[in-house]
Amino acid sequence: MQSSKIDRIKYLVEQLNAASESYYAKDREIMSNYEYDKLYDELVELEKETGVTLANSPTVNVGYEAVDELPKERHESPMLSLGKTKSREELREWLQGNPAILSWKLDGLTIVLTYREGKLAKAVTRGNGEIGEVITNNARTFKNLPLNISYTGELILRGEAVITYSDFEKINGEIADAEAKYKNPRNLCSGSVRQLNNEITAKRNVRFYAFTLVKADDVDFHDSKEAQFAFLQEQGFAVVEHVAVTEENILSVIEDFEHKIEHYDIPSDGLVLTYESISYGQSLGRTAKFPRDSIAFKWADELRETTLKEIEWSASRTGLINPVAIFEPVELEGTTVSRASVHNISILRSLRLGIGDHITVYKANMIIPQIAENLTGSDNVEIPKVCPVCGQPTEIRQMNEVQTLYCTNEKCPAKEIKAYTLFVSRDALNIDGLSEATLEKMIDQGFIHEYADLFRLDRYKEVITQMEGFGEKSYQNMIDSIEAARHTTLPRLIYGLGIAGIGVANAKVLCRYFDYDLEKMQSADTETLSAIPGVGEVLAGAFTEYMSDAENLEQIEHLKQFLTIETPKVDENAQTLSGMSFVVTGSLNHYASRNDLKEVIEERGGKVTGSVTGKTTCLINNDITSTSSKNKKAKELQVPILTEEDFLKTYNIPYEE
Ligand SMILES: NC(=O)c1ccc[n+]([C@@H]2O[C@H](COP(=O)([O-])OP(=O)(O)OC[C@H]3O[C@@H](n4cnc5c(N)ncnc54)[C@H](O)[C@@H]3O)[C@@H](O)[C@H]2O)c1
Ligand SMILES: [Zn+2]
Repeated sequence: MQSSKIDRIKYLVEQLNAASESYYAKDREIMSNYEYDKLYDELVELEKETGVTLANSPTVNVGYEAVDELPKERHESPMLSLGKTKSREELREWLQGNPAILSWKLDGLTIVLTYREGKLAKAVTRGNGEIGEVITNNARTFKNLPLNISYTGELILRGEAVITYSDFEKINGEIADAEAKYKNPRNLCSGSVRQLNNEITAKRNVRFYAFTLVKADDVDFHDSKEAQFAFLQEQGFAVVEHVAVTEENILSVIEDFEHKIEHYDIPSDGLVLTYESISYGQSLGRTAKFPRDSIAFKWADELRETTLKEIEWSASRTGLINPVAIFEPVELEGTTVSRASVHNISILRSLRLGIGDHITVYKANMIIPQIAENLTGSDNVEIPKVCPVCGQPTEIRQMNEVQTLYCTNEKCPAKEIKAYTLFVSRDALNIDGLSEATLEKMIDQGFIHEYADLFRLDRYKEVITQMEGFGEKSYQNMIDSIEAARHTTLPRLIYGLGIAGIGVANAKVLCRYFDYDLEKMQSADTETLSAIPGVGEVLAGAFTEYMSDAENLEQIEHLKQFLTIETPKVDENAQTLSGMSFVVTGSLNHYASRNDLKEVIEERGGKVTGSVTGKTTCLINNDITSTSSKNKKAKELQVPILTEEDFLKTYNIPYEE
């Protein structure tokens, strides 16, 4: 009995370590977090029962050893993982009457920063907890990191590098090579931070949120974690959003976080509770893997059992064909869900999916529907030998441990449809009323062979108005929208062409560099292009290749007959707020943090200060009836108090409703 348990232990250690290597070192996943945690818990139980813990067991090791070419460095003090619970009650009991701080557990890549003489001296990843990778130059490109601070002693702090969900959508959409696409913001962030070339990091909008101050020897924090946060903020760091809690209010604060997570743009995978008293926390010491001053809370996944109806194979512009599970609809965290991405062939196989199987589903981090377990495991899903869109042969490609399915047809219409979808999308030509499904129908009918055909759709008025889902009115709306799109800008056009790697940001950079002169741009050589800051060789290569293809050039020529390309008159970052001074307080809806809004104001020449004075232009606070000291002061001095939205409207700052 004991020996079979030891065999199981060995097996689990091997499986979990292989998963961790993919997860941490290769930014890819070969099993779901749910499955990982389940196997992990089984291992913990077996180790307890048998009294055997292998040296390489994940229960006593953190992360995974760095494997790539970045330089390594040993941490001064080991970086640990965190003990975890899913029970709110346990979290409350853990306080033992002590005050504490509850914050988001951010889901990115943990980094330690060292500042000396007021300058960023070093940035190192967590790595395996003892040895991390040195990524100082990459950290310098983080969007919100202060490179100079006023404190001149040695400051060491830890925090999480993250990419917001909205940036993730944008950036991942711009990665042309399907194999290089990322599954979630955590993977993208890890891949972006651990680059050899910081030009790439710079484009990924990585942000840093501090959560622990390790060292600032000559500052007296009065034994308070909260005071450390305040100090870090004064130095210009964004700190993780946190709330002071006691036994009395912790359950309701958890609920507040629970409501907020639905719309929170910063990825998180739970909460972290830390004692407010620094000395008390330290007095508790640590286990091999966990410090005792903090504990992590994972959202208990609301699991639902349902039946797998089919696997839909979803083809994309890049040739990738991904499995999507379609199941009997179930109610999860307040919404009805009926589909979940299975991500790739490896995960499909490890779940042993079969049509009619009983599966359990949940929302990972309360957001993304996922399959937790397959209770039947009939393993009868066939991997299509041909592309669902074009019928040409598919092929399974293997990268690291992950297998993915591709359409081999260069001219696959899936690629074509997606190309048009990009062309009409909001940041490109911005044509409403042309959904992917509509485009597909029109391509099927032979109305669209090239981009310019979109502007000639009125030739088919008769047929289109007869099409299912189309009436006179929706036809007219579409035509109006097409007409409006003829007035456009060069960055929109360049982005809309879908050149590998040229996203919204790069398109703008290129256009600005060439003074919005399309011809100049088209005749630029790779050398000139790659010398443009932020462009680099790969993009330069893709661009010149695209522009040297006769068919592409012809498409652009035809398009030009329909377009009026305007040169942007106003600089997007015109200094419209110069000379103005703002105070921001309370929580925000359109920005992840007050610091983000501060950046936007500063980009436009405005100032953000900490207190309301007679010079303050306005106080921005979503709770305008609040009786906080800032609100009182503003009323006293007759400084207007605006909600975030009123502020954005008043000062013409674009935002999404
Ligand atoms: N899918 C897979 O194959 C796979 C493989 C390995 C690990 N995992 C996942 O990773 C988890 C273990 O991960 P881990 O050990 O990297 O981290 P963890 O989940 O133990 O989290 C602890 C870390 O979170 C960071 N953190 C973020 N916000 C923080 C805050 N506000 N305060 C303090 N610390 C904060 C710190 O670096 C801390 O060390 C597993 O439970 C599993 O879900 C998945
Ligand atoms: Zn195909």
